[in-house]
Amino acid sequence: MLTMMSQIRLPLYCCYASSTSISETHHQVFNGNTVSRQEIRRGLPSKGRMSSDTLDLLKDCQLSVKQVNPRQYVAQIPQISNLEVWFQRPKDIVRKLLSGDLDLGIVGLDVLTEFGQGNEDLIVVHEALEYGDCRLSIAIPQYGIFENVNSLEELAKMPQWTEDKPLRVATGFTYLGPKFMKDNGIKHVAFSTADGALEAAPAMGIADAILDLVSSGTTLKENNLKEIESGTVLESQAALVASRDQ
Ligand SMILES: Nc1ncnc2c1ncn2[C@@H]1O[C@H](COP(=O)(O)OP(=O)(O)OP(=O)(O)O)[C@@H](O)[C@H]1O
Ligand SMILES: O=P(O)(O)OC[C@H]1O[C@H](OP(=O)(O)OP(=O)(O)O)[C@H](O)[C@@H]1O
Repeated sequence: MLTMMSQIRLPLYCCYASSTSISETHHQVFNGNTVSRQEIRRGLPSKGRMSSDTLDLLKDCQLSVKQVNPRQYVAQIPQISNLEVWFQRPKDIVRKLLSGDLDLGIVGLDVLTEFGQGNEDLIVVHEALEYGDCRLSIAIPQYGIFENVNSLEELAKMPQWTEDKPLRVATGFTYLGPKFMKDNGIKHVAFSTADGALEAAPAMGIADAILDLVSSGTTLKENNLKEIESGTVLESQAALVASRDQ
């Protein structure tokens, strides 16, 4: 299980982050050797949906990130000495927290759970930063053999799925998808993966179902897909995560 410190509320986090200097030694492993550094490294999403909301949150905390230009991936927060900001893709923030190359990061709980895989070296300092809300859900077509299927149980009980012809699920969540099916005792499932626009997979005949992020539900609706009862794997929003000092 990831360690949670949910009792820490946002204003406290802002106060902590506003301290003017941080001077502990941090360690990372490089080529088998432990390397020490004095700076605290914070990873922020370099692009995508979370990026501007993350900068807005820091600005609300009176912490303005000084980035010379958008293609430069390192920045400073002038109010805090010894702090480096590194812009990275969310999944890479989690990987670098695990390796100790970052000390703090802001990512969605979905990415944290998928790539952190329950590692205890990841400490959730604040799990509800109140943006980036979405859920990871199974969705199936509204039509055809799925017309009267409205729950995970009904989906699992469909006679169509056999060892030779399993339920085909397209997802980018290749750790959480199989885990969820296994935890729910659902057999005869085969996963395929793609990087985006997964909602097209059932209509293209590539998959029977998808497991993807849903927020407003518009993308599912526009592609004639529906969520099902007990088909939500997790609820997500932006979280502040720390790497356990190694
Ligand atoms: N529809 C959505 N509504 C709200 N938040 C979302 C939505 N889709 C994704 N998110 C959140 O934003 C995060 C980043 O999503 P985004 O699609 O921008 O990723 P990305 O930076 O393009 O990542 P990738 O490396 O997969 O390309 C997700 O991990 C999730 O926490
Ligand atoms: O419920 P909604 O508000 O419609 O949002 C859901 C969509 O948002 C995300 O995709 P994104 O826009 O990041 O594009 P992608 O499919 O190319 O990753 C997600 O993967 C869904 O496709």
